[in-house]
Amino acid sequence: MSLYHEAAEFLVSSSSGGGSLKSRVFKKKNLKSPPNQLYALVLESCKWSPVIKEVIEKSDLLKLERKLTPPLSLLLVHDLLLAKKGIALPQSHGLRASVERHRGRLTSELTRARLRRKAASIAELKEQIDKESAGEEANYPRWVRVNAVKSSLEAQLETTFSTFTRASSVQDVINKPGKHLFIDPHVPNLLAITSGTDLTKTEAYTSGKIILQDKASCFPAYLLDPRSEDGDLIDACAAPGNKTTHLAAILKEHQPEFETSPQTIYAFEKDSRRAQTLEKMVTTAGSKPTTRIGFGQDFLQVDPHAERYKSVGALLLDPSCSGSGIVGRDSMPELHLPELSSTTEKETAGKMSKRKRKHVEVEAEPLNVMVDDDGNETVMKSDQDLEARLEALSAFQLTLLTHAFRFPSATKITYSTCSVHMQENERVVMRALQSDIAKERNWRIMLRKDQVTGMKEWPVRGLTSACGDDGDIADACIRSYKDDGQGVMGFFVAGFMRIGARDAGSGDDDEGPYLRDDDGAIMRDVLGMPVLKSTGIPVSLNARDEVGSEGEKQENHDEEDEEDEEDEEDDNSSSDNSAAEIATDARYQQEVGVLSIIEDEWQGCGD
Ligand SMILES: C[S@@+](CC[C@H](N)C(=O)[O-])C[C@H]1O[C@@H](n2cnc3c(N)ncnc32)[C@H](O)[C@@H]1O
Repeated sequence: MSLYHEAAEFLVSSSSGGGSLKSRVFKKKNLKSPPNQLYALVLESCKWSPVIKEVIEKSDLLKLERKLTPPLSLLLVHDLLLAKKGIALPQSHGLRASVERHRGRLTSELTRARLRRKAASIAELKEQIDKESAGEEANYPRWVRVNAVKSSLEAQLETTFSTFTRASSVQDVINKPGKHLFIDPHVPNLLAITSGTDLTKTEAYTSGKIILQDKASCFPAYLLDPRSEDGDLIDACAAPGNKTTHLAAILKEHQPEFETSPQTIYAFEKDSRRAQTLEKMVTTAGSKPTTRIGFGQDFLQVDPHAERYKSVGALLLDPSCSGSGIVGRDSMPELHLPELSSTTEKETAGKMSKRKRKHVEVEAEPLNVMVDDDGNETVMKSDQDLEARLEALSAFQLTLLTHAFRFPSATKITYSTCSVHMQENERVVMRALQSDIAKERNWRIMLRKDQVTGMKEWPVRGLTSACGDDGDIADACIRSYKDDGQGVMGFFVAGFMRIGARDAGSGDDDEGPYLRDDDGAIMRDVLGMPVLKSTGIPVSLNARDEVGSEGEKQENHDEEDEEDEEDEEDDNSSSDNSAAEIATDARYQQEVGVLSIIEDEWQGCGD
């Protein structure tokens, strides 16, 4: 089957709803054409369909070429008139010939269609088309996090964004013509820039100085606020690594002047293929020295009491979820198919049913398909189906969260989803707080007053009704909705704290290397230096470069890494490698920008 026949199937089935085009193309088994090429062809043809429909109808192409169906004609004319390399079929191929022999007529009709739209050139027409077809993504800026491990906001404003005009609000960035930027008032080192700006080819992007990450997706690491006294960190569900690299950047910014024990971020990822992307991202972002990746490692199989994790003071938990908050998940421009005159329509329909049915068969689409953020599709035939799916996700999320509660030295946790369903959010929080392990270890919600400034000030909070009418817990929960005017994706995050807790049974060494007072706060001397448990004296005031060269330290850490990687390989020998195709994970693709072929279209949330 040719590229065009396969594309025609997707084109027609895309208009009948259910699942995103991206997940349908990349999940389809036994495709003959390269998925990237297929996806780009269907998406582009759909975007251009209002114009091409006019061109085909006015040139009478379907009357003159009775073998062509409307979807096939749309795809072929798109490639003839707009693709750089023209129609991707051999010159002698019948389909190609049936369109190419009308090149003159079709080209003149395209010029007329362009002039009717008052576009001076095809490039100008393309701009119009891109804007009209941007769907809900047109209402969002492109969020860019400056990676403090490799650069600074100031440096990026002077280089990558030097030609951007400062806007006074996110709404101005969205609405004003031209290239604008706005420095986010809540999350440090975050910028909103005009959407549609392709940064993927800039030096800053390719070298990891900037990371495309939705604002809401920056909340969990920022809320966790890891500091040197928190010891080691865990990112329990880490790929593709936006939050892991954000944690590393925050650690770098919080690094004290004086010498402290090096901190490690343990980043676990159950899916081995995604773990490889995680590694790439961590490497590009310059966070490799501080990060140890658990390739294919299920967080639930990690023993909280293992020696290696005894200094883990803070955990970030961002598990798989329904992905209902993702922007542009199902966005597919409206399809405009050329129409046949009524007599031709009947004839062609008859022919199609006999001859072409095997090519242009439209797959029966389920009523509604939920594509979660791991790319798994679940058919939803009723509200009960949706409720059952959410309940299953909620139970899995709760298990992960209560597992995180078990780490003996942990005093801070953030839990997040990109879902807007309370079942995956407030309900998980409430159940976690009521769990035996939470009570046993004195975990409580991180109240709004205890949160970092930007999160305290963020206006959109949890649902009181879903928190048993407890206003304080609802206020502690942080939410965002796609349509709340803040220009961010739908998201949820809550923090948990364990202050003043004593961990029965795990000895004195369960809360990191420093002495703590009765409230759990780290004890410091007059200069603010934390006092070490081991010596009873404050840590040394030696500047970092007086203690030994960074090179030496790095080398030691690397050796340790190698040993640990070997251990981890052993740990993971039984890991599950049968994960869904990376390319089918919508959120995942948005996060990493995997589809370089359609980078121009890439408007993902970057989460
Ligand atoms: C929502 S994504 C994480 C996104 C990531 N935090 C980021 O910001 O880039 C969830 C990830 O958790 C992984 N995952 C799911 N269950 C897991 C488990 N039990 N242990 C480790 N990873 C898990 C999934 O494979 C998926 O890659």
